[in-house]
Amino acid sequence: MSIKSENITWKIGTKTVLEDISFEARPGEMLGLLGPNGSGKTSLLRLLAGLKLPHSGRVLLEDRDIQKISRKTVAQRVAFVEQHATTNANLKVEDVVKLGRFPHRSMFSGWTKADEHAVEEALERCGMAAKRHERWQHLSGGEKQRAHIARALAQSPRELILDEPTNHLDIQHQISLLKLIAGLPVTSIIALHDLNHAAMFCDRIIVLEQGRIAANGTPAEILTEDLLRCVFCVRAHVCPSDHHNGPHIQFLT
Ligand SMILES: Nc1ncnc2c1ncn2[C@@H]1O[C@H](COP(=O)(O)OP(=O)(O)OP(=O)(O)O)[C@@H](O)[C@H]1O
Repeated sequence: MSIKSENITWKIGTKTVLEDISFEARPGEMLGLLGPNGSGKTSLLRLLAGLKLPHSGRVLLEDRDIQKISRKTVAQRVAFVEQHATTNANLKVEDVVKLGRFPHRSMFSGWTKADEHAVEEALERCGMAAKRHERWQHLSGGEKQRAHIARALAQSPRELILDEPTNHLDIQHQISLLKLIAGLPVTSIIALHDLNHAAMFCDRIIVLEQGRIAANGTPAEILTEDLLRCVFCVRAHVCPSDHHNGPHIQFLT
């Protein structure tokens, strides 16, 4: 087990946003989190990253309650890229990516070769090496998104949590990002809206509906015509893909 959600319930005021959520992300797998708008994906990811406290239940990181682990230790292994991540200061791209090394440094340690290597690799992997000296404010939305993901990779995480990371990206960068994440030796939990992308890249999928888990399984088990109709309110034809192991969804009018 890598990250586990154990009977999590989370409320805002009297509204129950997440109810009795239990699942586990296995080491090394890419776990897709799907669900209609407002179903609770972002809320769940923030709880998994330890940024919010559940009203009941708990998040376990390798069998330990995340709330009982120091923030620094959590930050050394869990990286979270939020949906609307921003960087206010007018930093250069490489300075933003270097921030990912912060949890690994102490007051006394200088900038090490390991830090340099992690930053270089992250910039390369996200296709941002050529933009390393650009000012943050001068980047396009998609480039900012890739720089944030590079910062998360520079953190050398074992668990990578991403909230709709393909927003703002053109199709080439959407595919290359998902391919990159699928190939990383990390456990990833990734909220996505594109169901065909989830089918192509995710090892398993969890579907949220009104704050509850509606389905949990492999893409082929989960992405059925019935589920698409009942949870997403769309008609679709689903068949095995000729090009990958998952299903292919064709939406019908
Ligand atoms: N700070 C808040 N105050 C009030 N309601 C909130 C707050 N944050 C989330 N909610 C509500 O909780 C529910 C779940 O929101 P959440 O953002 O987790 O959904 P989501 O599945 O990520 O949605 P989307 O696909 O639109 O990004 C929604 O009904 C939302 O209105």
